[in-house]
Amino acid sequence: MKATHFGAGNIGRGFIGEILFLNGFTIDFIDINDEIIKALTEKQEYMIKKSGNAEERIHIENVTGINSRENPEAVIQSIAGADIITTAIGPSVLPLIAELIARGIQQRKTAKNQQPLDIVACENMIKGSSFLGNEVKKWLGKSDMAYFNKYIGFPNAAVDRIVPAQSNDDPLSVTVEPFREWLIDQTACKQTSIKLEGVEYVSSLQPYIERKLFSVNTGHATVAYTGAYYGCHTIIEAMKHPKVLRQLENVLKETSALLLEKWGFDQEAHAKYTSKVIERFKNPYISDSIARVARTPIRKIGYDERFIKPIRELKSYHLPYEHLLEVTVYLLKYYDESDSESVKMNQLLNTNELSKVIAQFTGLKDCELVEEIVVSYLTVGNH
Ligand SMILES: NC(=O)c1ccc[n+]([C@@H]2O[C@H](COP(=O)([O-])OP(=O)(O)OC[C@H]3O[C@@H](n4cnc5c(N)ncnc54)[C@H](O)[C@@H]3O)[C@@H](O)[C@H]2O)c1
Ligand SMILES: O=P(O)(O)OC[C@@H](O)[C@@H](O)[C@H](O)[C@H](O)CO
Repeated sequence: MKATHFGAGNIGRGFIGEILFLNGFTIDFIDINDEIIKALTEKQEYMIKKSGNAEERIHIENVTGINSRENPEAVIQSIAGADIITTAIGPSVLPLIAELIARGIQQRKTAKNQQPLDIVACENMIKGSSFLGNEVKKWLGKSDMAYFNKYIGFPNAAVDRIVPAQSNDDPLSVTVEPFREWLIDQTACKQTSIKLEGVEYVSSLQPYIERKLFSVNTGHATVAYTGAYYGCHTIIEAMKHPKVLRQLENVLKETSALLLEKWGFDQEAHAKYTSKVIERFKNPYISDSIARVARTPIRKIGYDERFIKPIRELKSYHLPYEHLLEVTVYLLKYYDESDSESVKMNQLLNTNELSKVIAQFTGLKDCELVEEIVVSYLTVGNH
């Protein structure tokens, strides 16, 4: 069995690679980072270190790398022979790999390959695989569509494991937290004979992806932006700051109220879920930077993302969202000169009418809500 995986970065090597390897797949990692690709091609193996109260090492083998910029034909061949395709490259990069995937699908069609193929986007994004599917379609012709619709699935997924930026001497080895959760929408799978051990197949993904995004990721981003506001540089440092911890607890109370109201999660089970999230952020054995968790703030303030979606839904349920609103302002005040989105956000905020820029970033048509953010922005001081 062979997997083609796009994105040999932190979660790609540190989680998706683990599950695919443990299920007996050989893996072609596709990336544009030459150092990683060269190392994968030469070594064909790497180490995952799970760091928690106990330490566990997993030796991953049967892997190789392909640089998609230098060798697109090899990527197309890999897709043509793959039993599963996965991605972990970041939502904004998905459109950039769509053409290669489309060409791989056309190759399968030309070869009369009748094996169904699922393409699973493992990104922090609602309906990431569906989005990728629509991008791939743009590169296909009318004559490809019958084959595409019959054999190619884009099941949505939610993946959860904290994998910080790595600073090991070996560019391939990766330190991860022990916790892992990977859910796939089984109703959209075309290849029903593949059931990955370590993956939970669910018949309705939306409640779970929202639970993950609005607990783990809203919470994580809360720690990062509030922590940055109070001068912290790492997640651990921020978690030790009483104001950051209180902010996290308050934000999780708000998103929990939404998740319970909207999806009917069991209150007790959900409280356990959020306590576990807080405990994971306190893991002293992994070192995560605020810069990584706060990265790409324009994406994170988007309409369907971790702050604006819960805020607008809480508003529609007449439930409180003041702490989410406050963190949204910390996000807007966040600045990292090495993050191009942060630089752009800062530039636009300083040179344009505030309400227009906020409406543009958030996609909000609700002028009242935009105004609330503006007022809060002007009220919260620069720290
Ligand atoms: N790290 C985590 O804790 C974590 C957990 C769950 C989900 N995610 C999600 O997984 C995705 C990847 O996150 P990450 O932390 O692994 O990021 P990362 O930066 O470590 O990895 C992304 C990889 O994609 C590669 N890439 C960029 N453009 C490419 C292209 N055009 N073609 C092929 N490869 C390309 C990069 O070189 C990099 O190796 C994001 O959507 C993130 O939200 C991350
Ligand atoms: O990957 P992002 O930029 O969407 O979010 C940063 C972190 O919150 C995220 O990577 C978490 O570590 C991960 O989602 C945990 O499962």
